[in-house]
Amino acid sequence: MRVLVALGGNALLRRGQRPDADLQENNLRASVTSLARLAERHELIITHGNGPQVGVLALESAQDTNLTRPYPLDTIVAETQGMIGYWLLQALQNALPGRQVAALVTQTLVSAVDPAFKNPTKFVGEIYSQEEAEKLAQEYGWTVKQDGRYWRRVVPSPAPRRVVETRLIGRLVRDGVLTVCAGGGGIPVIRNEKGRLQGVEAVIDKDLTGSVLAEALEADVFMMLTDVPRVARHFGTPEQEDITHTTPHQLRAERFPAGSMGPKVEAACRFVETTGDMAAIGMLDEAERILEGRGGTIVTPNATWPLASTL
Ligand SMILES: Nc1ncnc2c1ncn2[C@@H]1O[C@H](COP(=O)(O)OP(=O)(O)O)[C@@H](O)[C@H]1O
Ligand SMILES: NC(=O)OP(=O)(O)O
Repeated sequence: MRVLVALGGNALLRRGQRPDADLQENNLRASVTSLARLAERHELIITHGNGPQVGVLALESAQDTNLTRPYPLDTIVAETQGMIGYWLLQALQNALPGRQVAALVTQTLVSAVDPAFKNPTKFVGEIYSQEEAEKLAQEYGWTVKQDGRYWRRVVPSPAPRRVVETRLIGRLVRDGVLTVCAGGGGIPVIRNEKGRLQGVEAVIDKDLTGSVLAEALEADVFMMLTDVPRVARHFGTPEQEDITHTTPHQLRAERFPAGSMGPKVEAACRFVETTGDMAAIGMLDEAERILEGRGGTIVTPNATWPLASTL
C-alpha cells in the first residue's frame, strides 16, 4: 500500500519542552520506530509540522542586527525543512540500514489573493503571557493571538493547491525511496504575473498540504499522527467520547477547534471525499494498529467501507 503520513509537532517537541536541537533529535529517534516498521511493508511518504521551529528561527532572524531586514517566512520555512528533514533523514537511515531515504526541500503553490493573507491564523513559535506577546508584537510588527491559556504569534496560512515537486516525489516513491517532503506544509509560493515561482510570507498547514499531496500521489491511506489516540466528541469535557470509525458527512456535522483538530478533520474529510480512500487520525506509536483499523479515528466514505488493510 502507499501511505502518506503527516507527523505532528509532538514527534519533535512535547508540550512545554524548549526547542533545543538535541531534545528534538532525541524525540524524533523514538518517533521513527513506528514509521520504520511501516516503511518495511509499505510505500511511505512522510511530511511533518514546523510551527514551533518556524517561530524560533523567525525570532532569531528578527533579532539579528547584522541583517537589513529579517529573513522572510518562505525562506524560514525552507530552513525548517532542511533542519527537520536532516533529523528525520538520519533517524530513518539509522532505523532502516540499507534503505534509500531522501529529504526534499519542496514548494507548495497557494493563491496570491487567498483571504488568509489578510487574516493570520496559524500559531507559530513559543508561548507567551499576554503582556510579553503584546510587547513582541509591537517590537517586531507581529500579530499575536490567544492560544488556550497563552499567547502566540500568528501568521497567514493560505490553502495549499499543489506541491510543485509532486511528479518528482512520485518518481522517488516508485523507485522505493522513503521520501520526506512538503515539511511545514511546504514553502509557500505563488506564480507571479510572469508565470514565475515566487515565495510569499506564510506558513501552510501541514495536514492540509498532506491531504493535497496524498491525493496527487494516489496514496491508499492518508494518516495524521499526533498526541491523542482518537478524535473525540465533546473534547476535554466529562462527556468526552472517542470516535473510532466515521465518515466525512458525520465529521462535518461537528465542530473542531481551528488551531488544532479542525485542520486535521478538514484534511481527512477532503482526502476521503475526493478519493474515496481512507484517512486516519491517531497516536504516533499506534501507526500500525491504525492502518489495520484497530486504532485511531478511521474516516471512510461510508460506515461499511472496507478498511485499507483488507483491500
Ligand atoms: N475534538 C478533539 N479530539 C481530540 N483532540 C483534540 C480535539 N480538539 C482539540 N484537540 C487537540 O488537538 C491536539 C492535536 O492537534 P495539534 O496540536 O495541532 O497536533 P500536531 O501538532 O500533533 O499536528 C491534541 O493534542 C488535542 O489537545
Ligand atoms: N506547518 C504546520 O502545520 O506546522 P505545525 O503542524 O507544527 O503547526
